[in-house]
Formats: sequence, C-alpha cells, structure tokens
Amino acid sequence: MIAVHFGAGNIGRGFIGKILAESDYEMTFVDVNAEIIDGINEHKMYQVFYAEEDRRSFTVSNIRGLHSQHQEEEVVQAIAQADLLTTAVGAHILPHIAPLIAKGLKKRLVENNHPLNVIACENAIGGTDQLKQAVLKHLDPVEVNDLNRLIGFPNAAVDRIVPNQNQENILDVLVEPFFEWVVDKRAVKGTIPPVEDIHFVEDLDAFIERKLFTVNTGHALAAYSGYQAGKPTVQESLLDPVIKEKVLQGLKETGQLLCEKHGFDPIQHQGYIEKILERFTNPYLTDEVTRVARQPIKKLGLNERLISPVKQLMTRKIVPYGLLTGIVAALQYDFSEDAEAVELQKKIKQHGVKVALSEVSGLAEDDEIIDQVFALYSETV
Ligand SMILES: NC(=O)C1=CN([C@@H]2O[C@H](COP(=O)(O)OP(=O)(O)OC[C@H]3O[C@@H](n4cnc5c(N)ncnc54)[C@H](O)[C@@H]3O)[C@@H](O)[C@H]2O)C=CC1
Ligand SMILES: O=P(O)(O)OC[C@H]1O[C@](O)(CO)[C@@H](O)[C@@H]1O
Repeated sequence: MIAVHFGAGNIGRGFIGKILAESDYEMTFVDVNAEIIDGINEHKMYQVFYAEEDRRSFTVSNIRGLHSQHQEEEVVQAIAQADLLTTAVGAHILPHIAPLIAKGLKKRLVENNHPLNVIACENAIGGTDQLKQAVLKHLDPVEVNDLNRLIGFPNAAVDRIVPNQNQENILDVLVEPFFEWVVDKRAVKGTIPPVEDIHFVEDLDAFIERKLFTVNTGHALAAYSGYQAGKPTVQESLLDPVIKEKVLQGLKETGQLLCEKHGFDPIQHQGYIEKILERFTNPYLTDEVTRVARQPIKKLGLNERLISPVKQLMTRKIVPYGLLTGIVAALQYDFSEDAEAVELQKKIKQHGVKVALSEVSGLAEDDEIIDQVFALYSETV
C-alpha cells in the first residue's frame, strides 16, 4: 500500500507517517523543505521518541521524499497510484497544494479506476472540505463528475502534541505518547486499506468540536496568557495559578456548550479536560508558548477555537468571560517573529481593535462579541 502525504513536518513525521508506516504503508512524503526531503531520501528512516520517562523509540522506515516544487511529475505519478492521500501542512497552505493534488487526481481519474481517499489532517473544522473545494477549482465538469464518483474527501480530527523539535537528527521527532485520529466514515469512498489507529465515526462534528474547543482552545488560552505573563513555555504557564484558572474558566465555558450541544456527559467531559491539562503539562515536553500561540489571525477566525464557541454560547444567551478575555489576550499577542502577530498589531494600530477584530474574525463590526471584547480590551490599556 502506498500513501502520499503532503507536509513532512512535526505532525507529518511524528504522527501520520508513524501510524501509516506501522500499518505497512510505503510513505511518500511531499514537502517544500529540501533539507527534510533530502534527509528522508538519504536516510530512508527516522525515529519517533515518546515524551515519557522511558522515552520509548520507534523506527519509521519504508519512506521516500519528493520536493513539491521541483518534482511535480513524480508527485503527480505518485498520486495516480496511491492508496491514500493525506496532508498536514497547515489549513492556510491547503489552497497552495491544491493545484498539484488536482493534477495528480486528473491523471489518476484517467488511468486508475480504484477509489482513493484524501484526508486533510489539519486543526480545522471541515479541513478536508476546504481542500476539496480548492481542488475542484482546477477540474472541468467531467472531471468533477468522476472525482465525485471515485475520490472520497472525509474530514478528520487529529490530536497529538508535537512541539518544535530540537533533535540531533533533523528527521527525528519527539511526540507526546497520546494520539487520536478520527475520520468521518460517511465520506469514505470504497475502503481505506486498513490503518490500525484510525477511528472511523459517523458523528465527526461532535468529535471535532470537542477536540478543537478543549485541546486547542485550552492550549491557546494558556499560550496567550502565558505570553502576556512572560512565560516561555506552556508547561511553565500552567504552573501559574492565575493562568491555570483562566484556562479552566474558558474550558468550563466550552464544556457547557459541548455538553449541551452534543450531549457529552458533564462528568466524563470534566475527566476529558483533566486529562488534557495533564497532557499540556507533560514534564518531558518543552512546548514554547510562541508555537501554540502562532498565527493569531487564523486562530481568531470565525470557525476557530476562540470565536466559534463564543458565538455559539452568546446565541444561547451565555456571556463567556473566560473566552472573551482569551480573545483580548490573542489580540495583544505581539511576538515580533510571528508574521500574523505583526500584521494583527498593525491592523489594530491603524484601524482600532473593533475594525481589526471584525476583519480577522469575519464578525460584523457591531456584533455583540466585538462590543464585549472591546470593553474588556479597553480595561487593560
Ligand atoms: N504540532 C501539533 O501539535 C499539531 C498540529 N496539528 C496540525 O497539523 C498541521 C501541521 O502542523 P505541524 O506539523 O505542527 O507544522 P510543521 O510546520 O511542523 O509542518 C508543516 C509542513 O508542511 C510543509 N509545507 C508548507 N508548505 C508546503 C507546501 N506548499 N507543499 C508541501 N509542504 C509544505 C512545511 O515545510 C512543513 O514541513 C497544522 O494544520 C496543525 O494545525 C494538529 C494537531 C497537533
Ligand atoms: O496552531 P495550529 O496550527 O493549530 O497547530 C498547533 C497546535 O497543535 C496543538 O499543540 C495540539 O493540537 C494545538 O493546541 C496547537 O494549537
């Protein structure tokens, strides 16, 4: 079995690549990073280490690398023959890889009648749908018809904390032991050759919101508050009782939404929150606040981890002050090495908080959320 995977970064190598290789897939990694691709082709293997006392290690082999810009023809050929296509590049990159994926799928639709599934493993609601929409722009009506018949685009939720790496060998990856890969069973075309650790579900929406509004919301709150308090890592941020309380408050609010909306049991959900806080404070990981806080413009999007739960709670007439305070902290994230943080600060300086938040979140300027955030923001300056 052959898997083509776009994005040989932390999640690509430390999560998706490891799982697929363990299920006997031959992995073709596609990336723009020549150093990583050359390394993969030179060594043909790498190690995944678990961040735990025993530091278990796993060898990932049967891999090759293709450069997405310099080896287009090879990538197209690989897609035409693949049994599974996955991505972990960042949701904002999906439109950039869509033209090449479309080329590969066009060739495949002519040469190969076997169904194929494409799964975007990104932190986003409907990540695979976004990729499909971007791919469709490059196909003619006949190809669209064939694609809808033969190519499945199931959405997915992926959960594993993989921090910035500092390994001696650039291919090796240190990851937390926990992982969860959940895929929408309803959108699969044909069958995906067995992958032991994929969990197929009929109700992905509930899984994805539970994950995004707990793991990612909690992480974002810890990172933005931690940055404000001058903490270098998420681990150190959560040792501060004031920051921990802010995270717990936000997760209490998203927990209320998740239990009401999806029927999760409140006691079990509390257990889920506690497990996640344990994962955030894993002493064998060093997770910089600037990684988890990265791309504040993306994180302040309408369907993202902060604005979406606030919007849904406000519709239910609940004002979630913990989350609103988190949005203020995100708006104040001014790390000079993060291009989106710089752009956001520029917008705020030029147009003020209300316009800036409206622009990045897609909320109307007179939305109640913007008024609430503005009031809290004004108290801090
Ligand atoms: N790191 C984590 O703990 C988690 C990350 N995610 C999601 O996984 C995705 C990837 O995140 P990471 O692996 O952390 O990022 P990363 O930055 O380590 O990896 C992304 C990879 O994509 C490559 N890439 C960028 N543009 C490309 C292009 N045009 N063509 C091919 N490759 C390209 C980069 O060179 C890089 O190797 C994101 O959507 C993130 O939200 C999800 C769960 C956890
Ligand atoms: O910032 P992104 O693109 O969501 O990816 C990094 C994410 O990985 C996580 O550490 C674990 O899923 C998130 O909490 C964090 O936000």
